[in-house]
Amino acid sequence: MYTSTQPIVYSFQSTSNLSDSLAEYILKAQKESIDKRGRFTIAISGGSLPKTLTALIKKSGVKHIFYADERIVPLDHEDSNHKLAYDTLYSHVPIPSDNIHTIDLSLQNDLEELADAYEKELIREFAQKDSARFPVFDLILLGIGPDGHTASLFPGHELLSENDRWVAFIEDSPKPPPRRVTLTFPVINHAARVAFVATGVGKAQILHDILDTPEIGLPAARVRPVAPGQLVWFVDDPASAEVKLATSDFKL
Ligand SMILES: O=C1O[C@H](COP(=O)(O)O)[C@@H](O)[C@H](O)[C@H]1O
Repeated sequence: MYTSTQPIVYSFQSTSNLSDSLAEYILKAQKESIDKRGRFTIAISGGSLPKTLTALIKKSGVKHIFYADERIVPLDHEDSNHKLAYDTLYSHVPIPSDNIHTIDLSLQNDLEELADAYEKELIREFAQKDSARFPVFDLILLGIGPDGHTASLFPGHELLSENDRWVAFIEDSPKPPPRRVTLTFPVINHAARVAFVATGVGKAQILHDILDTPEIGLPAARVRPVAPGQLVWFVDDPASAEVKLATSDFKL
């Protein structure tokens, strides 16, 4: 069983304040990782999250980007998490394309093979430096859906109990598109830092359920990094309106 880490919740008046502080947080994590081991490896989500990364455009580029989850659609399709990140971030900052680790869509007819190939990509990034059972991302950025899902880990789905694979596939996602790949909980929970981002009043009720009643076991509430991993929430005031758990002032 994992040692749980209590989340730190930062709530901001505006999404632009949130975005600026998130950029500072990411760049500090990047500096610390590069100082320590010469590399920074991050996984990002899709949905509304990439829009909150725009403050990074003014700063230096981030390195080695994987996806916390990806939808099985062409990389230039409106539903692609890669396209969302490309449009909002990569098209504005110099990031070498070799550092952006997309899924291999030539394998899209066999999702098991596609997930295996993405897992091998992770093994290439992590295994030489780290013989641990699971990779240790320097930072994983997650969003939440109004049903409490995170990455492509949905409430009540069998993938919630996947304890072995690093990357899993799903062909019956309740949220379209149905075919996806996702990092699994053991990978997410071994990250050095996990930061959730949630904005807007539409996330208020589910944020309350996740943070104030984690025992319900919604997917996002199962994210509890193994010590000394850090769990941080970047939310705006409309999203945190129903949350009883104390929020903190943002500081690096
Ligand atoms: O389908 C997905 O949904 C979640 C949440 O998306 P949001 O638009 O409500 O922020 C997202 O984090 C995940 O990456 C995505 O594939």
